[in-house]
Amino acid sequence: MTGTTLSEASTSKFVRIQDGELDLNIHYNDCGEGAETVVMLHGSGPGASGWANFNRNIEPLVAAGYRVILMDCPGWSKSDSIVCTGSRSDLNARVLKGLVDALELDRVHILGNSMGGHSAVAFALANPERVGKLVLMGGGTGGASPFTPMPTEGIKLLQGLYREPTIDNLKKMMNVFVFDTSDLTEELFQARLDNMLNRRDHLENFVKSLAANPKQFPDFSPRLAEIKAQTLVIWGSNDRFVPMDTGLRLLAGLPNAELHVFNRCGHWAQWEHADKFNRMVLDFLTH
Ligand SMILES: O=C(O)/C=C/C(=O)/C=C/C=C(\O)C(=O)O
Repeated sequence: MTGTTLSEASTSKFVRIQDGELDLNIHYNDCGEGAETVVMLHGSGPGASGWANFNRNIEPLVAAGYRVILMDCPGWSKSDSIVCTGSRSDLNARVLKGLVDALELDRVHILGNSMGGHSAVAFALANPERVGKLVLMGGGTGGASPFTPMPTEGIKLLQGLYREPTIDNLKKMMNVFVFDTSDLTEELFQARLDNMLNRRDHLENFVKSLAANPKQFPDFSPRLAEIKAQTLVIWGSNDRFVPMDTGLRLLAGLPNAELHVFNRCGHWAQWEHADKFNRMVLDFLTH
């Protein structure tokens, strides 16, 4: 695939994951070729997917010689839907384990956005020998903030959008995703709305999951010291979804972590500051 233009359709694949009670058809995009693989895990917003979250980050990593796998978590995009009554971070981690086993990947680097960061940490705790380096962006653990009332305004808007999936509610949520809203085009809103409305089962199951267990993302703080992987934590100082002090908590708990904070940046650092984000990630993975 290297040397050709990557598209969602040309990289789209499915795998059946069976693990205990799980039997799920999981969608992923498989981009590029390389001895080292970076798995990217998306966030939990309605209509999110690996491709939607990371479309500004795939090509530079593929061009640098990495294989990039975008896994759509159960309940998002073209993956099967599910009601999650326990820890969604651990559910995603178990599904990721099934995927890396199916692809016969001994060890992967994981780049997680928000829920994807929580899930990357859950995976690293359960499968330390399968993890190379971690990049945690706007996520890595649930848990309360000592400074910001929770749920945050962003999470309230996200949950409101799941309950009432309208274009107005989508715009309200996306306007607090980012610091600078001038890049949010009607085309982007429409694509995200289409993603959401294509899978009303995902929207309904997310609402049912929250009703069954409002704390879908457990607090991993007491266990962070177990993770020895080198970790790059990245945050936006204007993140209105997962507050920046969560990044400080990760820095304090993870023995081999460093933290970069982008100023004038919301919850989508990988998109708002894509060029610098990509350079930092490549430098971190290489050295
Ligand atoms: O509640 C949490 O801790 C996690 C929230 C998210 O995962 C929100 C993510 C939103 C996105 O980045 C998205 O693209 O939907």
